[in-house]
Amino acid sequence: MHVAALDGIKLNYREDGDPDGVPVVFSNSLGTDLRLWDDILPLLPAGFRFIRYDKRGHGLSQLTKSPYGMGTLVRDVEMLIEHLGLSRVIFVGLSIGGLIGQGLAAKRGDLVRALVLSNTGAKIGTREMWDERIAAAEAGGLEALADATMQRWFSDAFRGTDAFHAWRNMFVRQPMEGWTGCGAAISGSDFYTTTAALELPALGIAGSEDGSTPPDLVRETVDLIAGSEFHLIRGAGHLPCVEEPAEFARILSDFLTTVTAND
Ligand SMILES: O=C(O)CC1=CCC(=O)O1
Repeated sequence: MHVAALDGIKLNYREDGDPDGVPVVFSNSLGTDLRLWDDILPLLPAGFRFIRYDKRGHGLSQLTKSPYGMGTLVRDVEMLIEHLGLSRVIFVGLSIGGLIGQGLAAKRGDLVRALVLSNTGAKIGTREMWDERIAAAEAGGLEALADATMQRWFSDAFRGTDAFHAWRNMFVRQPMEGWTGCGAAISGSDFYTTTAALELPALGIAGSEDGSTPPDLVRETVDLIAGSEFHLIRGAGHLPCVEEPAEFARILSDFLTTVTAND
């Protein structure tokens, strides 16, 4: 575990893999921390440096006052990448992490050599939908949103497992203001135009049971990028790296190997 003291924010991050390898940066979804990637990292190939971080207001990173703008979340990871002296990272973003990846690739094409968009969209939901969820969280805390959120996050089968309870705990223990801050950032984001202008290798991953960012949204988003690939993981919800880590890791490993084949 490390803390990067950046301009206006202290971000918690963690490194795994080969310190001299090709950098791969992971960005988590709303209401999760960097443990999101625990099950897939041991399954990924050698020769890569894996960096994962907690967004502001999430995990062990600093909590700042809500609301946040998407530009702030993009700037945070841009500063982290620069702080680590990296360039041309492979960026893997899930849900809001995928929005952050699209924003970073549009702003700093020099920092992103390839993009993995898991369970995300060029735009996620509507402003009204996020305003309602933020109001419900402010009135009743994240517990008020937990059951509906878990329905969107996980398949019926996974919600019957013991592991499910740990993920529900992660969500309800998330600082409310970090969640509402990032929810506001999502509500104001629409990357259709800028993502359609990206020229880089891209991979989309969707879950057939995803109630937050359904497969059609993920496919439509990666289809904006010429030459992109799309994979559907059957039986998984919004977090296929949790529900189907072996399949997720296989798809991601193939992409990492292809992208770096000519290095
Ligand atoms: O709460 C949800 O539905 C899941 C979600 C939407 C954006 C994100 O990052 O997670």
